[in-house]
Amino acid sequence: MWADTVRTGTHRPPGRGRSRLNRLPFVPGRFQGAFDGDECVGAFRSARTELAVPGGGLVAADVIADVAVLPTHRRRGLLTRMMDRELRAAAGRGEPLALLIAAEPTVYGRFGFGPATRLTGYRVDVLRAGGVRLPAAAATGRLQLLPRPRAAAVGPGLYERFRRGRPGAPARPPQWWTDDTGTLWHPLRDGPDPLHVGYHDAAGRLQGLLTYRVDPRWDGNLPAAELTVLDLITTHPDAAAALWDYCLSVDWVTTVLAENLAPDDPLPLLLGNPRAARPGGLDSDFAWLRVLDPPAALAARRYSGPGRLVLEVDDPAGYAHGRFALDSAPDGTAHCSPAPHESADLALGVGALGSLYLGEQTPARLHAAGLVAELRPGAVLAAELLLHTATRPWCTDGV
Ligand SMILES: CC(=O)SCCNC(=O)CCNC(=O)[C@H](O)C(C)(C)COP(=O)(O)OP(=O)(O)OC[C@H]1O[C@@H](n2cnc3c(N)ncnc32)[C@H](O)[C@@H]1OP(=O)(O)O
Repeated sequence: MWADTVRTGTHRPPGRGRSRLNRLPFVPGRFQGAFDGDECVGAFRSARTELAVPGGGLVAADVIADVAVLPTHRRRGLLTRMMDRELRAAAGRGEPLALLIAAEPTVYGRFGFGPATRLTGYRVDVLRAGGVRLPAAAATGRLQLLPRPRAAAVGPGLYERFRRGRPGAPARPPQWWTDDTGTLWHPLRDGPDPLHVGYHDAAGRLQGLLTYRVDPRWDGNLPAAELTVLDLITTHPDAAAALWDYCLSVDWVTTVLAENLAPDDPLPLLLGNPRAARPGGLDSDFAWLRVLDPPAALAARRYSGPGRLVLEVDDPAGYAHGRFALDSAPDGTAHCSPAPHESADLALGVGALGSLYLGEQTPARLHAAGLVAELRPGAVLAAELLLHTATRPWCTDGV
């Protein structure tokens, strides 16, 4: 009944989407249903993940997914009640962050979430791309097609290494590699089985894993196949170059489509003709983040160097409300603690803190948008330098 409510509320057609919901492992305390008599009219689910944050640390986060209220029962406060309950429970469990993929951007700001990651996509015209610039070292590695069980065996270790360098990457539970349970965006769903290609460097270490499908289209008697990149995880630039080169070299393929890439993915810069990589896919905000415990969250990430910043956070729900002093050391590690008696450098809402936390937004940009107030002259620039991250966050999966 619960799964049917999610399905009806989110307009999902019957079929694999339904079976995914029906196969979700039940975790007590993580599923909510709203009932009108014996009818389930609202559904809400959460799970725990460990989210990668700047500097390579992992922070416990409450992932909220499969939220739906039936069209007959909307705008009566059911989501509000389920969300309030969930955030209270997450704070009680000691999870410093909550995370969700917002279907609509107008709904979740009121609950303290801010857009915190983006994804981007490209559609590459292979015939105009001029090939991929391959570093000499990339050619010393080895590409190998991997049967699915092998990809499922080596993928988790690679992904764990990868996400230490990619803020915003959630944990992938073991079943991610073997079936499509528990995640909205999954390479194994909707279509024939994909192929997997591993890239091993000269020392034999796995540095990249590509998952893709080819749709063998024809333009009359000319091949016009489209290769869709479903998942591309790399831990070294050579692996990325080698696997993009592979995609653009598969016979019959004239278009390569990659819809879920990090916003700073270097793909266009690898091509002889960068304009051959046109926008493809969503190019949108993706994961939204809510900070529940600022001292724990802010101390868990790294900073660009030594510094001190006092933040005045406005959180009407109370979890993150207050003034917090962040002190970072030369190695980028930090302490953060409540500082009610110190004068603040910046004032911001809890949603803006969520947007800053992983490095997707910058203090200067939020200041320009009126979402961060500068209370001490120069504090925006100081925060800009302190919070700078070399890598933009990317939430790889639809959690
Ligand atoms: C994390 C995820 O799972 S994302 C997927 C979420 N699910 C969907 O989008 C499926 C289709 N929509 C729905 O099921 C429902 O409309 C929901 C879950 C979005 C909202 O549920 P409701 O019970 O109607 O929300 P609720 O009554 O608590 O509304 C809370 C507030 O949000 C506002 N709100 C709710 N939905 C929307 C919306 N789609 N757009 C704009 N505002 C909205 C309400 O107007 C209300 O504002 P107010 O407090 O100023 O009066």
